Amino acid sequence: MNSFGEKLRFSTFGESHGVAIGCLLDGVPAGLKIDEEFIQAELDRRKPGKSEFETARKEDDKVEILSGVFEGKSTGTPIAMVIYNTNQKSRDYSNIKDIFRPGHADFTYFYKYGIRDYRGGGRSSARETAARVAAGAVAKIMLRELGVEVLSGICEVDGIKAEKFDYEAAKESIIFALDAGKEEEQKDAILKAKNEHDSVGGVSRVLIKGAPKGLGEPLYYKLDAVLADAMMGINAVKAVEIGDGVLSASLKGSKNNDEIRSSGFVTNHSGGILGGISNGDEIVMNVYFKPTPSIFKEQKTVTTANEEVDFALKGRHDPCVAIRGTVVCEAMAALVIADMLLLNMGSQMDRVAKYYK
Ligand SMILES: Cc1cc2nc3c(=O)[nH]c(=O)nc-3n(C[C@H](O)[C@H](O)[C@H](O)COP(=O)(O)O)c2cc1C
Ligand SMILES: C=C(O[C@@H]1CC(C(=O)O)=C[C@@H](OP(=O)(O)O)[C@H]1O)C(=O)O
Repeated sequence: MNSFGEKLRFSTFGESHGVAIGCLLDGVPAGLKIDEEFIQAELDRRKPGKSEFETARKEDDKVEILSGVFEGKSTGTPIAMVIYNTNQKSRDYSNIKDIFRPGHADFTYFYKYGIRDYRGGGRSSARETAARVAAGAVAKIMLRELGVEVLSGICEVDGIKAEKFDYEAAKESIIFALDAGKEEEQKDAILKAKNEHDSVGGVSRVLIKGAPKGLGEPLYYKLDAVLADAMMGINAVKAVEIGDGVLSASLKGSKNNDEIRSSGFVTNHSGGILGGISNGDEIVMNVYFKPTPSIFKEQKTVTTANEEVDFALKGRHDPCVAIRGTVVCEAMAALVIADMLLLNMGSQMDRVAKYYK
């Protein structure tokens, strides 16, 4: 399967160490004003090499729109976008040409395809997620017209949890803009792991504001199932919680139920979804990222010939992938919600907009 979505279908192409990466987004209604600066700004939030908390690989991630937009508006035809790689030649992969990095996809890609692309992570590298962010930015533009907003921020790093969460601040600086009290501890944990040639995991909290009631199919295209699929499809994501998620299994029904008043739900343990359908409340998810697999400590592994070796990796790697991964979560969530809106309401922007008046 090479595309995602029912009405708003998208797929991506390219490799981290090839010429370019990009996406093809089909199903965008005609007449949508495409704000190219916004698409670039979204890519800038995710691009690598901005700080000591990220990989040292420097890429500008300048996006070029190849089709589907005329005089600033979508034409209703497929939107193709390309981002050229400029810093793809990593010498540091030469020493792992025939070696599988523990925790990365080298092992499984080799046994599935029988090919070891020695240039680097290739298609399994999260560089591909830049193309998702470009597609997600168009979805966000569509959602903006309909009063829906997708926000996120990092709520946990290396087990250190933020106690309060400020999405508006997180918009400006997705990293640690959540809890002044915990911010320094979280930053220190990343830098400490980095100095020790190790890595840490983290959790992104995603908020979807303004989604109407009724999104999601009751049985086989449930909103929570599709969101979970979209999040789990992001590199290094190992779990997704909707609303209270795991915690709800240990709550009594009387604590877990969201009581209903004429003005709406009193609480939001459900995370805005009941029976696979949005209930009009905020949609809330926690997305759990594992620690970066590529670390510089000595590790045990095998070669493509299954010989045991000890090796220490070099290269340019994120010490905590959740930091940039949170932008990818937003993009994927925006694509799902935009798809669900189109699925429920038809394909023309004006019809979609009128429905919610
Ligand atoms: C934004 C982002 C950046 C990432 N950066 C790196 C990295 O620098 N080095 C690395 O080994 N893995 C990185 N990863 C994770 C790997 O791509 C991922 O772990 C790998 O493809 C194996 O897939 P899995 O962890 O989903 O099983 C990153 C993930 C994301 C979302
Ligand atoms: C280049 C990016 O991130 C990369 C994601 C990644 C991985 O294994 O996922 C490995 C590293 O790079 P490379 O592919 O050169 O080994 C990161 O720098 C990017 O996000 O644009």
